[in-house]
Amino acid sequence: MSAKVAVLGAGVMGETLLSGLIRAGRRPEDLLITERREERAAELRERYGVDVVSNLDAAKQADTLVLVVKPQDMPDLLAEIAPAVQPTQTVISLAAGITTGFVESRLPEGVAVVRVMPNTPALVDEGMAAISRGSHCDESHLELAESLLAATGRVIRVPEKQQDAVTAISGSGPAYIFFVVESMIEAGVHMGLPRSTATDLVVQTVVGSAKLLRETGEHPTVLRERVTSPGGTTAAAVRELEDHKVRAAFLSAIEAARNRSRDLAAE
Ligand SMILES: NC(=O)C1=CN([C@@H]2O[C@H](COP(=O)(O)OP(=O)(O)OC[C@H]3O[C@@H](n4cnc5c(N)ncnc54)[C@H](OP(=O)(O)O)[C@@H]3O)[C@@H](O)[C@H]2O)C=CC1
Ligand SMILES: O=C(O)[C@@H]1CCC=N1
Repeated sequence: MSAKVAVLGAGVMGETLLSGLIRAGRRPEDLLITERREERAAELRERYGVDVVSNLDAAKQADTLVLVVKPQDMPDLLAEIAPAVQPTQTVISLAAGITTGFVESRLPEGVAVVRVMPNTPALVDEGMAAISRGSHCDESHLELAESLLAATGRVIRVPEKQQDAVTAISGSGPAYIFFVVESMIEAGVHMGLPRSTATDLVVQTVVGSAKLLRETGEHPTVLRERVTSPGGTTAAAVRELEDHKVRAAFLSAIEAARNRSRDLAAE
């Protein structure tokens, strides 16, 4: 029998991971989920054919517990499952800002805890996840976390002290890209393009630019310079971006996300 994985908290990220595991061929009978709203539980049961159980039952039955509740809900969740958790189980936390030490201190001594920062492009198997070991982890626990996250995209290992910055870059990162996309579409509409035309133009431009970055491995500055004809349209636009301090705004925004991640465990 395959090892059982329980996803505790099936909101946006929990469902993203669950759907990815199923797409990657994991059998619904090897998965469990927990969800406190009955209506949502029924929806997930129907959509994925996976058993929805209580947190305590998930902790009793699964070999791997993946914690995907909000950071603010983590203390209550850990208090609920602690009586059932055994050192033979692996606990994987996806919560922003929650350290492995925070989780370890609320569970029985010796439990292996892995901290993961995923992102929502995992829904289309283009996720970026960074994983860090807790103090009771060995190679097998990291490999287990990697195998779960690799179902939905790329996985890298980082020292835990980098996780708040990772959260600010790749965890929250899709939101910054969508913000840019929204702004570009609005600009197109402002200039008289039909919204659907503006959307097609922007989405394909973002996908194409991302592929160009990934497939050429060129520095973004080089790629930007190739678009920027002397005295042309791009130069005029980039000058406006610099005048409006967009680069500085990104730095401040991403530092704010990093600082927020640091603060979350204290709430
Ligand atoms: N969204 C994202 O892009 C990313 C999120 N994360 C992390 O993932 C975690 C979840 O975020 P996200 O999915 O966005 O948030 P959601 O609010 O969508 O999901 C959290 C889910 O957990 C449920 N829940 C809360 N407490 C319990 C409990 N005690 N037992 C069972 N279920 C519970 C909530 O139910 P209810 O609706 O009833 O409150 C909700 O369905 C966070 O820690 C976040 O930091 C990490 C990377 C990216
Ligand atoms: O906004 C958040 O707190 C979560 C963590 C990273 C992305 N979403």
